[in-house]
Amino acid sequence: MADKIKVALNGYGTIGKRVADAVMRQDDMTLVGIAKTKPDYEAYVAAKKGYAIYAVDPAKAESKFKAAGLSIAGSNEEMIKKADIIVDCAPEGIGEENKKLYEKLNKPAIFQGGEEHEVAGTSFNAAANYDQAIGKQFVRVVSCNTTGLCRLLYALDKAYGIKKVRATMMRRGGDPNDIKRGPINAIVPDPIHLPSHHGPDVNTVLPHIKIDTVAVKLPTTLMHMHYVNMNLNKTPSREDVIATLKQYPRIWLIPPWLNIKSTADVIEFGRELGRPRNDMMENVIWEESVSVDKEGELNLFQAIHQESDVIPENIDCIRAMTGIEKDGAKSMEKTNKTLGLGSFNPWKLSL
Ligand SMILES: NC(=O)C1=CN([C@@H]2O[C@H](COP(=O)(O)OP(=O)(O)OC[C@H]3O[C@@H](n4cnc5c(N)ncnc54)[C@H](OP(=O)(O)O)[C@@H]3O)[C@@H](O)[C@H]2O)C=CC1
Ligand SMILES: O=C(OP(=O)(O)O)[C@H](O)COP(=O)(O)O
Repeated sequence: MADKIKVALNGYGTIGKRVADAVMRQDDMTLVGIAKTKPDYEAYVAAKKGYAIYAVDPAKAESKFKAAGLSIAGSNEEMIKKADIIVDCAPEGIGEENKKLYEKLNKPAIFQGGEEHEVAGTSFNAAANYDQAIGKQFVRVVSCNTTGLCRLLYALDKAYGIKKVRATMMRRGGDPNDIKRGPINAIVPDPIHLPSHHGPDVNTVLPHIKIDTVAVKLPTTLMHMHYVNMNLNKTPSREDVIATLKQYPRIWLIPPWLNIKSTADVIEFGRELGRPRNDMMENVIWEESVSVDKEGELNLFQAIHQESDVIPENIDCIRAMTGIEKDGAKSMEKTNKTLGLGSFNPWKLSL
């Protein structure tokens, strides 16, 4: 096998720590290290896992890491120099700042969905446009909700052609550890001015899809929920649609007998399956919710685990940008296998 791709994680929070663990599971990648601004429990776990820790601003951070008993391997600039590719998982907007460093050091980098499309110039979803990332210096993996939409819309458009999509994103207020976020006791139209960013973001990956999106924020931390309505060019039966979606390992169709009634049950199912951090990286569609009328109008509910659905997409994006795998289907197959993702068959899931 060719040399392993050296990956650096600039930012090691909700997304960064999951990408780092996923990189460690790939036989064609190695982890150079992770970068943070400060020591905390996430840095402690990184150190326990044997990940090299680099400091974002060593002049400020070095003494803090030292006082915590955590040794740092150098600055994040030194980490970046050692890497073949950087996955930027810094907070929203900071990726754009960090781009200057990647340009200065002439390194390729992946940005996350908190950055604007223009920061990278190419936006990515593995099933939908793997080829467009091949050889690029900068690519953005679209946001968690947009990833969930792209997976679904790509599959249905390919099978039946989509005339028009209307989707409502019921967004979690914050991640489980995010104590400063809300709402606590409200439903917030976010944004009030339509559309939400998700429709235009879908179009950065699937430009020909006609789509309107709205979003509200809710007092929950576990998952997002989508209500998706669309008009198809063909009029498949609901059984056809279910069979089509079941071909995609990153889309799960949950049968009624599992008695999964809410996002809370989905996450509890992840715990029962022994998923690391109870991550549910697949779109979770309620089979019962799938309906198609005689005019080809389709409706369904899907739940999206915001903390983890973009992780396999980041791994595929690394392969595409570095060109170590030019066949998107092969990359996805490898990523799915290493991360334990597969078409939903409850009797084949490992515990
Ligand atoms: N959370 C989610 O649900 C999702 C987030 N995204 C996107 O992923 C990106 C990261 O979000 P998330 O993981 O939630 O963010 P977090 O706040 O959880 O983590 C951010 C990480 O970046 C580090 N950091 C802070 N400043 C810098 C810097 N200047 N350079 C490098 N690293 C820095 C932080 O270190 P320290 O803690 O030491 O300060 C922390 O490790 C955003 O673009 C977000 O929009 C996409 C999909 C879902
Ligand atoms: O990518 C996400 O959501 P999004 O697809 O609604 O932008 C993540 O859940 C981060 O959202 P946040 O901007 O509420 O932290």
